[in-house]
Amino acid sequence: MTEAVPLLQARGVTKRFGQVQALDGADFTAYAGEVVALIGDNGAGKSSLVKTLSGAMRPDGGSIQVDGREVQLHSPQDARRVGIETVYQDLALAPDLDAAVNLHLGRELRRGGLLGRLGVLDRAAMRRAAVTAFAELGVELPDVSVPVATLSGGQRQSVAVARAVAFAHRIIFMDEPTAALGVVQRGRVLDTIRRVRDRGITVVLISHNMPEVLSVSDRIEVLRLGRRVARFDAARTSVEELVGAMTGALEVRPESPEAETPGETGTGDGS
Ligand SMILES: Nc1ncnc2c1ncn2[C@@H]1O[C@H](COP(=O)(O)OP(=O)(O)OP(=O)(O)O)[C@@H](O)[C@H]1O
Repeated sequence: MTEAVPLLQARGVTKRFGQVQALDGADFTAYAGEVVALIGDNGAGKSSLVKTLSGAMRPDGGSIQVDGREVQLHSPQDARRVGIETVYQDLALAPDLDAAVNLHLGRELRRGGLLGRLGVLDRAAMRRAAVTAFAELGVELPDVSVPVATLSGGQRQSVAVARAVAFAHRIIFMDEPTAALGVVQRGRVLDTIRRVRDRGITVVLISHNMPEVLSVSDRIEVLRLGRRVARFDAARTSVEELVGAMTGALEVRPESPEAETPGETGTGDGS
């Protein structure tokens, strides 16, 4: 993995809010076709980094590269253009609209001819496309034509994930996608994440749930006090080690092979 050009790379990203240095030279790397978890204690800078990488927030400094080329992400549209989508915890779904229409929000299918030019939607085509899209991701819904407000939390989250998949062609950021979900629903969303990865789309997962992180991720990157402090191969680490890196309790050896900023520390991640 070390030789591969990262799909997405952040180097030395800084962001200050008044007295708070939210990002203090943060690095981040995501490779094609992996689930990479971004973890850290409360206030470590995860959301700030994700907002920066998804074009929702301008950093004060640092650089972002896609396929090894520097990009400027001034807006979520800029991020979308290079294939980056984000699923936020506060789902951006329209509760009164059905799952099929929600899946197509922002790129609705219209009827042919004059009706289409008048803005009449092709609901039947959207439903057919939605049934296919949900089936491909293993999302089980009772009916794609009922308002999403009537669905369970897990089903709504799965609709949000499916929507991001429909837009994203390269990377999806998921900020706490299973927060507030029950065990069964949580498992379904994790299955969906695996299927997204199996379609070749990189998933960046932000989660506080360490067993979940270990079960679904290929790699894990740890932020502390606005900096990346460690990287792990999920198959070769443990909850204790992750918590140690997050809190600073764990002594991590200097990250030598992949050190991108002086002073960064890391651990045997094998990447
Ligand atoms: N808009 C803002 N205005 C002021 N301070 C902010 C803002 N956004 C973030 N911060 C501060 O920046 C620091 C990093 O916050 P951030 O939300 O990025 O961390 P996080 O790792 O996502 O935390 P959590 O896990 O609690 O969501 C925190 O101290 C936070 O209070």
